[in-house]
Amino acid sequence: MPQQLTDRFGRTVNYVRLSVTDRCDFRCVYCMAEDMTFLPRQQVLTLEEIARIARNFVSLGTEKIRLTGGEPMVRKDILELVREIGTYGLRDFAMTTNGSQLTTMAEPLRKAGLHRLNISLDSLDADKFRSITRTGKLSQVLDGIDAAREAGFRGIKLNTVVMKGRNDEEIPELIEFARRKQVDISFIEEMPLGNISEHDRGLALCTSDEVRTAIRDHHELVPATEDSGGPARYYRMPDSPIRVGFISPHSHNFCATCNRVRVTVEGRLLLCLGNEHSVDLRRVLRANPVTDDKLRQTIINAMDLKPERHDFSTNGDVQILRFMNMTGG
Ligand SMILES: Nc1nc2c(ncn2[C@@H]2O[C@H](COP(=O)(O)OP(=O)(O)OP(=O)(O)O)[C@@H](O)[C@H]2O)c(=O)[nH]1
Ligand SMILES: C[S@@+](CC[C@H](N)C(=O)[O-])C[C@H]1O[C@@H](n2cnc3c(N)ncnc32)[C@H](O)[C@@H]1O
Ligand code: SF4
Ligand code: SF4
Repeated sequence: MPQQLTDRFGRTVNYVRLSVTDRCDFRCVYCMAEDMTFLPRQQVLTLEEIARIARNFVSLGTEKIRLTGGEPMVRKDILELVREIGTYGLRDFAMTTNGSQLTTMAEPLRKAGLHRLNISLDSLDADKFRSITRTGKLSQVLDGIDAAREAGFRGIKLNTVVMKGRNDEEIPELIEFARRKQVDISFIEEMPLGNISEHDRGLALCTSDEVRTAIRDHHELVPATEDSGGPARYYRMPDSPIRVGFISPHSHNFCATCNRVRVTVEGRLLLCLGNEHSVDLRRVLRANPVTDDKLRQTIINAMDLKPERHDFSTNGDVQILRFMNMTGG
């Protein structure tokens, strides 16, 4: 039987999210502060180091890899990395992106072997989009979504973080947009990561149940039967092939079926998004001599540190000081 990673709670870990950069061309209010300090180059994993980590995870049963960041496309060697990981025979190879560079990058990414794209889109109003992303240009992202559709990805999903008073009124319109473009869409409950003030974050958490209520009068949704293998609970529309997902770490926590770990761009193997339990893979990678056996054994041992669930709270206390761009969501 091929090797598998399993944690203390009997969960199989076969999904790895690799953050390939902490940098980004946007400064979304729920993800970053206005002024951010990014990591110096020597602390960032090289392409070879990221690929080596990915390869060893695959030999330990990983079937799905997602590249994220920061914005993965601000990394200059991203296509080379995609091309390399694309040869590992993954069942699912995806990227989460803000879409700002897709007009030029969608086709090369698809040709390099990427299967699926998740594209963040919080508003269809150019001014609101700008105020949420601080630096983003809506038209660029909309063109990017079209370019991704033309490039022929196996799947495209939009991600919307819902914030009361900021974009919650646009929910039905965002679904209509997804339907027109024939792409899935997920609504995400905001998670309290990073030292972001309530003022910067905008307004309070909008729960998935509140989002469902906002949709009810506009669109009919029926629960989808298939298992997504991800955090979203999906619904289908009777008159459209698209799926509408809800990612609800607060109100419908999905930790019991957690199948994933993350590697930050500094090479920190993070066992849970909503906790600090981690192991330094970069130290192992940069030791002399480094062996794949040592790296794999470090990964296997790390599974014992995976916590049962996240430690997020909704009372405004920020417990996780690491910003979301370090983790990749
Ligand atoms: N709490 C928590 N949130 C997660 C987890 N995985 C993804 N998310 C959140 O879900 C949102 C969307 O994440 P994506 O990067 O699009 O990935 P995904 O939804 O797992 O992707 P699919 O492969 O399409 O299911 C982001 O805000 C993530 O932070 C997780 O394990 N725990
Ligand atoms: C950190 S971003 C990295 C990839 C890319 N830059 C993007 O925005 O898609 C990954 C996902 O995390 C989501 N995200 C960021 N901060 C979040 C927060 N505080 N709560 C919930 N989701 C968040 C983003 O909306 C995005 O869909
Ligand atoms: S959510 Fe993505 S696009 Fe927005 S600041 Fe964070 S990393 Fe950048
Ligand atoms: S919050 Fe942690 S335990 Fe829960 S699903 Fe996410 S990574 Fe897994």
